Amino acid sequence: MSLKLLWFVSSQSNLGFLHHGNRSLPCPNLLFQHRAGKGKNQRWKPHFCSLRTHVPGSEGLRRSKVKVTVMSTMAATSSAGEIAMSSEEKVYNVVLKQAALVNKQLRSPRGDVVVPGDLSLLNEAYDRCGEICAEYAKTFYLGTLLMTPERRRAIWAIYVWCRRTDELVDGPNAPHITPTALDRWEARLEDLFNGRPFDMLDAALANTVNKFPVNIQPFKDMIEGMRMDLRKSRYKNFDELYLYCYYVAGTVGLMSVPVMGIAPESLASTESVYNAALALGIANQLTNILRDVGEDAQRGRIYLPQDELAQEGLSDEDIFSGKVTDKWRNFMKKQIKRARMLFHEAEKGVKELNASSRWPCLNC
Ligand SMILES: CC(C)=CCC/C(C)=C/CC/C(C)=C/CC/C(C)=C/[C@@H]1[C@@H](COP(=O)(O)OP(=O)(O)O)[C@]1(C)CC/C=C(\C)CC/C=C(\C)CCC=C(C)C
Repeated sequence: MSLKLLWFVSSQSNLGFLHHGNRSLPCPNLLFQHRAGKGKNQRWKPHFCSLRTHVPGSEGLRRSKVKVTVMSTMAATSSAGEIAMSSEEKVYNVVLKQAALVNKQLRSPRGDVVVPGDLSLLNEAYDRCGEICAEYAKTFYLGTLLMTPERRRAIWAIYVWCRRTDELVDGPNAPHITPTALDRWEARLEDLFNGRPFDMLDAALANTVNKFPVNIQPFKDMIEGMRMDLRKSRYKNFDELYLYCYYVAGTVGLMSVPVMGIAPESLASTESVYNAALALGIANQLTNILRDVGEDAQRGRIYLPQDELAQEGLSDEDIFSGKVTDKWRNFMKKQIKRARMLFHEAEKGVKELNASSRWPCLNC
């Protein structure tokens, strides 16, 4: 995996940029254990736990009892004694559900593929997805050529849906996008999952989700991430940022694994592979955030955890000024360590994938 996290901090005006890479550290939050403030009714508890979790539906397929390391360092307990889940725990629950679903569908596969319209139209739709993919992400596209034709087409269809979703809030029409428009996009997503695609690109994805055990949840969650982007421009702490990163990028990993497939010889649990996929998405998004600090600031957005900025004595004004100071360097070093740690987590999962699917991940 060419995951080198080199960072160059210019001594001039810009805040620096980086490439991603691998270096292992114990866990993202171990680096950042402080929470901004304790709510009146909340008690924060250290939560470095390892759970043994039974995943329903996974019996007899892969190891069903898996050791789950909850990456969150803290869980909140309200005065009523209810445990408030951290974002990492919430997301991990999605991972467990996904993994159980994949295992269930592997045991009882869906019926024959329903081809919407005629076959040549469907082929055309997939080809168009490939073209779009090649246009937006050349290296990644070349990597997909190493996959089996069926898998490659499916990944293209997923890529195109993700790209279109991202364009809604990041593309030329972004200023006109409202929560209602996102609701309509979500309704359209549900339609395609129910075999009623709106256009040819949706038809390719409809065919993909029929062939592979892909669940709608990560797709819906990505749209939720776009909603979050519309209403939020600051993240109080890493917990909030983690959820955002899951929505917009961790979801990509969860969508892709059912298509890429786990190697038949792999002894890893399905959950651990999904966890690695999640880590790759989140690591990529954190890297993008660190790379784009200046660009985001120009749009009035700061995706960095506010409590961690404050701990280094940095304010929004420092970010907007774009000056590289020792405080900034210290802050960035910690953020980079966290991203590296997640890349390291992801790396472990790549070798568990079907052999032909490994290379494209290295180009992510
Ligand atoms: C086989 C394979 C590699 C599949 C993934 C392909 C895929 C479906 C990509 C979709 C990417 C996309 C368009 C997402 C929309 C939201 C978005 C823009 C997220 C950011 C991507 C960075 O893209 P880029 O820098 O080009 O974006 P901008 O120019 O800044 O708009 C993200 C950072 C998310 C990317 C997420 C991944 C690369 C995660 C991929 C994880 C896997 C494929 C799982 C691998 C499995 C294991 C076990 C490790």
